[in-house]
Formats: sequence, structure tokens, C-alpha cells
Amino acid sequence: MNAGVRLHGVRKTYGDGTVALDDVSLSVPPGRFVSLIGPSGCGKSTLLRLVAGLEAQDHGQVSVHGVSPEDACAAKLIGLVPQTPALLPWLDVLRNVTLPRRMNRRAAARRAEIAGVEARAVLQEPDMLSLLARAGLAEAVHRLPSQLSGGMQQRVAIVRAFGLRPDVLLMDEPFSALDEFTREALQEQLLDLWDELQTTVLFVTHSIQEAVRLSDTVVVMAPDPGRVVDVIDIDLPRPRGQQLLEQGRFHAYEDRVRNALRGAWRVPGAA
Ligand SMILES: Nc1ncnc2c1ncn2[C@@H]1O[C@H](COP(=O)(O)OP(=O)(O)OP(=O)(O)O)[C@@H](O)[C@H]1O
Repeated sequence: MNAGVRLHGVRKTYGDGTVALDDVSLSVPPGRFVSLIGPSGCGKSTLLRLVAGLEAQDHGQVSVHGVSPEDACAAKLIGLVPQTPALLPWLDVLRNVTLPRRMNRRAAARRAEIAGVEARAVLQEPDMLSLLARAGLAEAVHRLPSQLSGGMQQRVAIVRAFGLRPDVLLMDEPFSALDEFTREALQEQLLDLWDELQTTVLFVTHSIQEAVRLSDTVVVMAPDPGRVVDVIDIDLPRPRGQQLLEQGRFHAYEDRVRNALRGAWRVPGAA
């Protein structure tokens, strides 16, 4: 079976000699929600950029549904939600989320071939108004981005990404600039959409609670050089509402991730 996303023995060195990733292997089955967590500089964003085809590795292989990231991007299999929403300021919310949807038939055919689905299904337009309403944006569809709060803008960016129905969605700390209350509400909406659309998600975060709440698997990374130090499967029932967050088994997973992160801070070779 083709893994949704697969990295094997990946090394990435930047021009100044920084080894951002060293011998990273990771296999993310289709439909799984996987978080990357680790200290600043451990290569989380670099890993996403490699999967998105925005950077190239020096060694090893990266594949998305069995093809190169460039092929997967050209066939529109991949969606990306950056840290800041990057909406077009002159378009209202509805136009912002519908504009990128226009997909040509050739890309649709290639995508269908790679992902093993019918081209017709790929070309089907999702109901963007309904997706916006599900994200709590029904009243805002005709507003401009400048008339929205930061949390609302980020919701629009998430709806836009899901509206493309990507097979793989890459999210780089999408909630880091938001207050805790908005963040929790958005986590819930993200899980709802993910549950419905069955997208494979790679999600970068600095929050242990967020990683445990959202993920099927948490990948813990360490810096100098950037590498994977632990892969923790989160075997908790879904939906993961507020109640679960207060339970011992949830805290036990938080502790496991925290301990793995403590190890990640240690300098290799130090006593
Ligand atoms: N374009 C670049 N040129 C040179 N070095 C870079 C470049 N981009 C990233 N790096 C370096 O590569 C390493 C990994 O960076 P990356 O941004 O992937 O880490 P990160 O885990 O996402 O960090 P953060 O949590 O702070 O966002 C860091 O040492 C960083 O300084």
C-alpha cells in the first residue's frame, strides 16, 4: 500500500552548512493526523517544505502517494496552511475560498490516477458556503479580510485549504498567533473537517496539549542536527472533547511527549 507521505533516510543541508534534517524516516498512512513537535530549529518547517516540494533533500527519498512532491503538487494533491493566513485583501471571504478551487482537467486526471480515485470525484465542487458555515463564518462570507479578527482569518485559510480537498494537508503552526479560547474552538473545527474529509494531515505545533488532542501520532524531533527522536501513537477515543482533556490517560500522553521533548533538548554526547 502507498503511504500517504513517506520519507526515507532524508538529509537536508542549507547553503550555509546547517544540517536541518539528518537521516529522517517517517511513514504516514493515508488519512492519519500526525503532529511534529520539537524545539525551535529542529527542522519541522523544513520537513513540511520538503513534502510540499518547496525544498529538495540532499539525500534520501520523499514521496506523496508514491510520487515525488513536485508531481503531487502539480496534481494538486497537497494543501498548505501557513502560520499566517495570507488571504487576498481585495476579495471577500467567499471569493478567497472559491478562487483556488479552479482545477484543470489534466491535473484532476493525474490526481485521480495517483490517489486511486475517479477524476469525476476530484472535480466535484465542494459546497464552500456549507464549509464556511461549519467553521462559524456564515455571517462573514461577504466581508473583506480586513473586517475579520485574526482567528476568523485563520478559519478562512483552513476552509480554503480543505475546500481544495487535498489528499495531504500540511499545516505549519496554524494556530500559534491565536488566544487559547480561539485556538481550542479552531482545533475542534479542524477535527470536524478532518473527520469528514479523511485528509492526511501533517501538523507542526509547539503545544504538547494540542499535539496530543489532535493527533493519531506525535513525532518528536530534536535539533543539531534535526532528527526524529520518538514516534508516539495516541490511542485515545474520538471525538476528543473538553472532558477527555481533563482525564488521566490524556495527561499520561502529555507526560510521555514532554519526557521525549526533555530528551530532545539534551545536547548529543553530553553526560
Ligand atoms: N533558508 C535557510 N537557510 C539556512 N538555514 C536555514 C534556512 N531555513 C532554516 N534554516 C535552519 O535550519 C534549521 C531548521 O529550521 P526549521 O525552520 O526547519 O526549524 P523549525 O523546527 O521549524 O523551527 P521553529 O520551531 O523555530 O519554526 C534551523 O537551524 C534553521 O536556522
